[in-house]
Amino acid sequence: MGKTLYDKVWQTHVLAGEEGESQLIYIDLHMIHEVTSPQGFESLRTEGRHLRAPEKTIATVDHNNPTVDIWNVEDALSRQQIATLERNCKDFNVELMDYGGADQGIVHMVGPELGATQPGKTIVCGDSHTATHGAFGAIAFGIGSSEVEHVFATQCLWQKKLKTLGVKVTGELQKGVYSKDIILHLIHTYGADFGAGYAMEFFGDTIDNLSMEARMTMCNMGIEFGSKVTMIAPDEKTYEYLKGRRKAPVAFDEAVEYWQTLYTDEDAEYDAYIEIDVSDLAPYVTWGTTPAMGLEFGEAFPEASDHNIERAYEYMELEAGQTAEDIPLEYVFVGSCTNARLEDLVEGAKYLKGRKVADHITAVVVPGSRRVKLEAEAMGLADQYIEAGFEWREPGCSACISMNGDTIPPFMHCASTTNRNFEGRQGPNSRTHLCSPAMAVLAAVKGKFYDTRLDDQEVKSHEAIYSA
Ligand SMILES: CC(C)[C@H](C(=O)O)[C@@H](O)C(=O)O
Ligand code: SF4
Repeated sequence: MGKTLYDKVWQTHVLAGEEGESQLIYIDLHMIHEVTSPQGFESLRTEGRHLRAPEKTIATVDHNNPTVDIWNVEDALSRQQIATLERNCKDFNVELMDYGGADQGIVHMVGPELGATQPGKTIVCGDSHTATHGAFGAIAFGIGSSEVEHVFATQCLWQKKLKTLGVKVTGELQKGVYSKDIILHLIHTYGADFGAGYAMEFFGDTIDNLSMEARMTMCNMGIEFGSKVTMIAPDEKTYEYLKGRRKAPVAFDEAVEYWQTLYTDEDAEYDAYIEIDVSDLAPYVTWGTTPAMGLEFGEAFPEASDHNIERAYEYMELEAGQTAEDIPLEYVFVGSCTNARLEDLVEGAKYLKGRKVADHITAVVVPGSRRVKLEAEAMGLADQYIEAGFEWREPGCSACISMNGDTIPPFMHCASTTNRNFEGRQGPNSRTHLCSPAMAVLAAVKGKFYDTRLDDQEVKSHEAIYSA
């Protein structure tokens, strides 16, 4: 019987142990940030140990840095975590992306941008959204602090092989519908735990047609579907993306030859399998307090049939029967490792069309990395956002997690391009509505959620009138 992509990558990394039990696997890349690495470093220090493979470890500050003035870190704990990472990287010989430098950004942006994220690798990070890197055909997953220490000391990890879940996605997306909508749709349809215990693989013509950025958005949210590992087989787009990047393989053509073997064989079988057609998929907006509490645009919010829904309505101050258009938006946040890549900002800007942010809306763009920020500035994108009335910030996790001074004010409804809408996620009593960057930007200029598909049609018919 053939092998799945996950089987193939797993197999080449097993050092010890029997299948069905915990196995020791080799880790090719360990990404670290300031929040979950201090404990591991401290233990090494106490035990007088070194890092087993400092050259396979890369570090960046992302969660704690402010985005208005990165040099003015007001919060004492944030200052301490940043300083601690700097000291640890120095002491243990780990490459830290310069604070404020071109390579700094959210950890899940930095790996791909450097070309350190590669097909066939095993990649870990003390961060739950590590499967983002799986978009390149890597086995990438989040680990806990004690595991961070284990990888520091040994460059290996004991893990039980997961079952596999194949997710075939077919059909052409309508204009105004994005990969964010696909993943929100999957989570809504099958539930936030559906992927638990599985390594999930996305494939199908829709996935083939997605850019690397759009694929990363889907893998990023795999964990919100329950899957610790999410993968997409590498293809020409993957190689093209990686070519020429600083940490891409020197013998690039040879690497590509190997990468070309990384796909699920025709006769391989997944332990579980689902198939969706997205041709008629509408854009998504979440109304509740889990990523599963979302709906296609225009659909009425459900009856409060259980305690969770009741509680969500109470927290969000919304009710059954309303639609996304009824949400009293006051804030728009474009940012995070889910949707703050260059393509996201380009796509969002298409909806600005010379319009202004509505008077009652505060709108902020936080690029996911400094590279994205610089590129967007060079392209004139930043000016478009600023002229429309958006704030244009320094890169970082920002209000995705609100550990850094950036919060959504209490009780405000925020259209957010992030991945989590839990109670208080973006600040105490903040109300998060997950959506695509296009949806968020359009909401900013319209003053409320508006169907991204219709906006295009409106403009098209407008153009038709004037060109007639
Ligand atoms: C702070 C960090 C450990 C956390 C994670 O694990 O994902 C954060 O990045 C998040 O998105 O909630
Ligand atoms: S941007 Fe948000 S989801 Fe991504 S790593 Fe930072 S806090 Fe976590």
